[in-house]
Amino acid sequence: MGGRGRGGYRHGNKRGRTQRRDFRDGRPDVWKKPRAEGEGVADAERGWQPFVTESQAYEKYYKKQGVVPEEEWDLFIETLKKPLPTCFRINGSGQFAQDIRDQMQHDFFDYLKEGIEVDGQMLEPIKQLEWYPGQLAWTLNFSRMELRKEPILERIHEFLKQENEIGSITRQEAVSMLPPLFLKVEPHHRVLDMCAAPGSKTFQFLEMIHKDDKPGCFPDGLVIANDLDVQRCHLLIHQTKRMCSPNILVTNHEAQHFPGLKKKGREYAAELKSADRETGDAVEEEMGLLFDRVLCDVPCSGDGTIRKAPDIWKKWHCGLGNGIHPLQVQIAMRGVALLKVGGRLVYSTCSLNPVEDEAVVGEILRQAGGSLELLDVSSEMPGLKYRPGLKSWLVRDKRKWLTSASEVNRHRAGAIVPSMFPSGKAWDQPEAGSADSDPEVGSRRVAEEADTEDGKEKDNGKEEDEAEEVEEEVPLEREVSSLPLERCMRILPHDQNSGGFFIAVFQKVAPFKVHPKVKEQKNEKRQRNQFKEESAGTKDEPADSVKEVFVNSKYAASGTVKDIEMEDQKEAGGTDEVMEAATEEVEELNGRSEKASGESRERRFQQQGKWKGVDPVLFLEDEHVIQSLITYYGIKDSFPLRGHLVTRSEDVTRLKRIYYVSTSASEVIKLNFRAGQHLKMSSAGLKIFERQTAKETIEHCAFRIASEGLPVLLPHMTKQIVHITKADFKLMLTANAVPFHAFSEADFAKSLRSLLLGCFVVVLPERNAKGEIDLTRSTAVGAWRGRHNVSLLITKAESAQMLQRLSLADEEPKTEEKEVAEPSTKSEQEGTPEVDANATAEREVIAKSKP
Ligand SMILES: C[S@@+](CC[C@H](N)C(=O)[O-])C[C@H]1O[C@@H](n2cnc3c(N)ncnc32)[C@H](O)[C@@H]1O
Repeated sequence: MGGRGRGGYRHGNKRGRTQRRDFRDGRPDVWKKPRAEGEGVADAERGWQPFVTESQAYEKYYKKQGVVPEEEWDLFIETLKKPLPTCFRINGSGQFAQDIRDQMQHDFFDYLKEGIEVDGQMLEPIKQLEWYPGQLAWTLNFSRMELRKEPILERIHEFLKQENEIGSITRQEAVSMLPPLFLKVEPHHRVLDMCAAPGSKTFQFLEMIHKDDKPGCFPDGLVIANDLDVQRCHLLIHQTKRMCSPNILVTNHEAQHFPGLKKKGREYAAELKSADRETGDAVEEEMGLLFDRVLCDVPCSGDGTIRKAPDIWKKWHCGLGNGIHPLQVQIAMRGVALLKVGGRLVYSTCSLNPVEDEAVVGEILRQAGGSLELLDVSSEMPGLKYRPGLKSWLVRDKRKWLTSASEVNRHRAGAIVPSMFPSGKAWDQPEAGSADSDPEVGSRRVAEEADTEDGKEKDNGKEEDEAEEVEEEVPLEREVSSLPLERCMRILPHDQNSGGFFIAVFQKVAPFKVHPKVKEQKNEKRQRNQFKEESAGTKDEPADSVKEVFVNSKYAASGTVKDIEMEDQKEAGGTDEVMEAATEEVEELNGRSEKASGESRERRFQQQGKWKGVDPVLFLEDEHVIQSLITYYGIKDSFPLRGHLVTRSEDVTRLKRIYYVSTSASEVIKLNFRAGQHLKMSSAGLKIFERQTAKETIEHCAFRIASEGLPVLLPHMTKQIVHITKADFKLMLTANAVPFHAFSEADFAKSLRSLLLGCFVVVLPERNAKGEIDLTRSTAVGAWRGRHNVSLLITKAESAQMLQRLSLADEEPKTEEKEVAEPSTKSEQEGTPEVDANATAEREVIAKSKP
C-alpha cells in the first residue's frame, strides 16, 4: 500500500502511541547532564562528572593495527570524543517521499543553507547524506540549547518530531542505513535478517519490498527477521508493525543454527530421486528455505558506536573482539548456506576491529571455498567516503601482539583461533593429504574448540590491557592475506562525521557444500549437547550451544551494541510502556504454555530445534468464522482469506487475534509444517482481526478490524464503510460516543443507521484530479456502531494527533456547546470494545477540557 508506514494512508493505528518519543530528546542521552536545580551551578558542584573519553588500551590497539593513517590519528580521536549528529531519512520512496522532501527543503532547509548564527557562533548547516539515494536523508548537528534559542530550529525540531511520530521519517544512524542499500532488495526477494533486533534495517527491507505497491496488493517478497533474544524480538515486532506488512515473519533462533527447513524422509527422497543425481547438491540447495538476500549484521564489540556510547571508552579491551569472532564466523557461514546461488549477502559490524571485520570476511571466503565472491561495491554508493579493508593486521592476546597462529600458546588455542589471523592458517595445520589437511577445517576445528572454552579464559582481555604499562615491541613482520579484502569497506567516524562501521558484500556464485568433516564435528557436538542435557535431567536448562551463545552475546552486547540499539529503539517509539504492551502480546502468542508450566516470563533464550513453550502458527480453517468475516465486511475475492489467515490457537472459540500473511509468508509457514515445524515464529504477518465481546454483534461477526490490518483490508471491503465530512470527523475525534442525531449531515446519520451493529470504518476521503477517491491519501479509522451512537476505535492521543495532522484543530467547535449524549444503555457501553474504553474515556476528558 502506497503510504504504508510513510504517513500516506493514514489510519487509526497505534503509530501515535508507539512513536510518541521526542524526535531528539526522547533517547536517554548519555551525553546529557542530569537536570540541575540551578542552571548556573558548576558541574563539579552538582556532582556530575564528564565522561572519560580516553582509553590507553583502545588507542594503542588501533594505532598499531593501522586502521587509521598516522597523519589522521588526531582528527580520528578528536571526532570520537564528540557527540554523534542526528540523522533521519524519509521513509519509502516515490512521489510521496519526494513531496515530503520538497516540503522540508522549501519550508526549512533553504533558510539554513549557509548555516545559522546562534550566540555569535556559526552552526553547521543541515546537510543531505550525499550517498543516500533520492536525496532522502539528512544529518543535523544542533544541541538542545541551540534549538531553544533559534525559533527556526525549534520549528524544524517540531516538524521532524511530528513526521517521525506519524511514520513519514525515521531517525537512524547514517551508517546503519548502509547494509540494506548494498543488499539491493527488490519487491520479489526473500530476505533473511539474521540478527535483526531492534529492527531498523528490517524496517528498511520492508520499505524496499513494498516500494512499488498499489493499494490492496502485496509484493511477492518476504522478510524473515530473526533474533536470538526473545525480548528484543518483541521490540522488533513492535517496530515493524508500523509498516502494516503481511510479508514478514519474526523468528527467534540462534542465527548460526537457523533452520533450513529441508524436507526429510520419504517426500525428500522422492524429490531427490526425480532430480538429476549428478546435480544432487544443487537440488538439495533448492529445497528448503533459501534466500535471495541475507543480512548478517552480527553481534559485535560495538566500538564503532563509541561516540553515542562514551561508556565504551571505559569498558573497551581487546578480548571483546577476540571473544566474539568465532560466533560471527558461524553466523555468517549459516547465512552463506541459506543464500541462493546468485544471491547477495552483507556482513556488517559497528566495530572497527579487524578481528571482527576482515578476519571474519577472510574466514568466510576460505570456508565458502569458491562458492562466494567478495564484491567490489565501491561504485554503488557515490559520495560515500570509506577506507578499503586491511590485508594485514595483528592479534592481541595476553599483552602480546601476535602475527600468526603459530605464535599462539597451546593453552590459549581455544581462545585465539587461526581464523583471526590474515592467513587463517592453523598453528598445527596437518600434513597435506591427511583428513585434516583442509585449512578451512583446521581453522574451523579450533574455532569449535574456542566455543567450548570456559568464559573466564576468553574474557581476560580487560585486565591484561589495563595492567599493561610497558611499551612492548610490535612485530615488524606481519602476515598478509592473499584474499581481496581491500574490497571491504570501513567507515571511519571522521570521514563524514558518523559512527564507525564495517561492511563486506558477497555474492554466491556456486552451491556451497559444507565440508563433510565440519558436518561430522557438528553432529558430534550436537550429540554431546543432547547427552549432557539428558544426563543433567533438567529440561528447563537451555542446551549447551545456547548457553555458549548466551555467553557470547552477553559478552558482545554488554553495555555496547545491545544497550545502544535498545535505547535507539526506545527513542524511535519503543517506550517501556510500549515494550510492556508488545511483550504482553507476544508472550501471549509465544508463551502461554510457558506460563502455564510456571516458567519465568523473563526467560530470554529458548531452546532450539523442536522448541517448547511457543504456540505454533496455525492456518485458520474454520469456515464459519471465515464466512462470517467475508459476509459482515463484504470482503471481495480479490482479498483471499483462505490460506492467509493464521492464529496461535487451535481452539477457535478462544481465538483472540487473527493475523493476515502474504502468499510468500504463507508458503514458508506451509513449508515449515512439511519440514516438521523447526521454525520458531514469534510473529507472522500483521494482525487483521481481534475478537469483539459485545453480545449483540457476535451473531453477525465475532471479530473487529485491528488498526494495523485496516489499510490492507479496506481496498477490498464493500460493507461497513461510511464516508464522513471534515466537520463530522472532527466531532468524532473530539467527543466520546456521538449520537446519530448530533452529526451535521443527515445523510451521514442515515448511513450510520444502515450499518450492522459493531465494527465499521470511517473514511475521510481525499480525491484525485479526476474526482476519484484516492485511498493512499485518505484517512481511515476503525469505529464502533452502537444502538444509538458511534465512536472511534482510537486513543485520545491518536485523535489529537489526527486533529493536528488534518489541520482541524484551529476550527474546533466548542464541544460542550454541542450536546453529546452518553451511550444510552448499559449494554451499549459494554458493547464498546475494551481497547476503546480508555480511548473514549480519554477523548471525553479532552472534550471537557476544551475552551
Ligand atoms: C548489531 S545488533 C543488530 C542490529 C539490527 N540489525 C538493527 O539494525 O536494528 C545484533 C543483534 O544480534 C542479536 N544476537 C546476538 N547473538 C545472536 C545469535 N547468536 N543469533 C541471532 N541473534 C543474535 C542481539 O540480540 C542483537 O539484537
